[in-house]
Amino acid sequence: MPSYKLSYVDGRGYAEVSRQLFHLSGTPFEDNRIAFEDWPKIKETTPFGQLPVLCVNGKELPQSFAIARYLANQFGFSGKTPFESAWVDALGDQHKDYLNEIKPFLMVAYGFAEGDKEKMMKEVAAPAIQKYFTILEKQAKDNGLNGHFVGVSITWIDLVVSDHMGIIETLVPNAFDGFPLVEAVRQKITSDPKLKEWIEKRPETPF
Ligand SMILES: N[C@@H](CCC(=O)N[C@@H](CS)C(=O)NCC(=O)O)C(=O)O
Repeated sequence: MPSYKLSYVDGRGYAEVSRQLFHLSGTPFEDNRIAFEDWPKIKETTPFGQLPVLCVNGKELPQSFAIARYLANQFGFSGKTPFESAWVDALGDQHKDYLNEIKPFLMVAYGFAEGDKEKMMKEVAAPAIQKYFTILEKQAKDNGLNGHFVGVSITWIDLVVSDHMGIIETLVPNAFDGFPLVEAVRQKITSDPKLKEWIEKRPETPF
């Protein structure tokens, strides 16, 4: 088995889905959480100057979705056919478009930027959530109401959406009212015994 080291800060953020893929597949890995004060020394040594970075047998891979996709391919969480995998990728790309839209709100909500949080919630977060979750709600329905966005078993996009909901609901009251099918996917995913075990024991972090 290859040796895996996943480096990120001490948060869920861009690394949590990959951690979940390790836990779901029962694959040992080093969960390397870098302290904020150590980051400036390490930044220049990383491939793209950012975290997360996955190290596989000493070889580095940057970019969270490339890492998640690579692990999902290795462990069987990327879709059962090329077309399913392409749909998982399409939803992943849509998720990144949505993150770009909601990011100004997140920066203010977490105190990384100045701004009126309530105003940003109404004018930035709410429309971004409405647009993206409407797409997801339709996708959950079109996929047959089976608790997954693609196919009949867990794929990495189920994890991306479920973890993201857990973060947003701490910032936006009733964020997912009106999206019961997306909520049903989250309920199914987070009740998976291996994932449940990890969620219960993982370090507590705000995001
Ligand atoms: N597109 C990248 C974004 C990663 C990213 O923004 N990482 C942040 C931490 S959450 C980072 O490395 N920030 C430090 C820096 O840019 O110096 C990904 O998906 O991996």
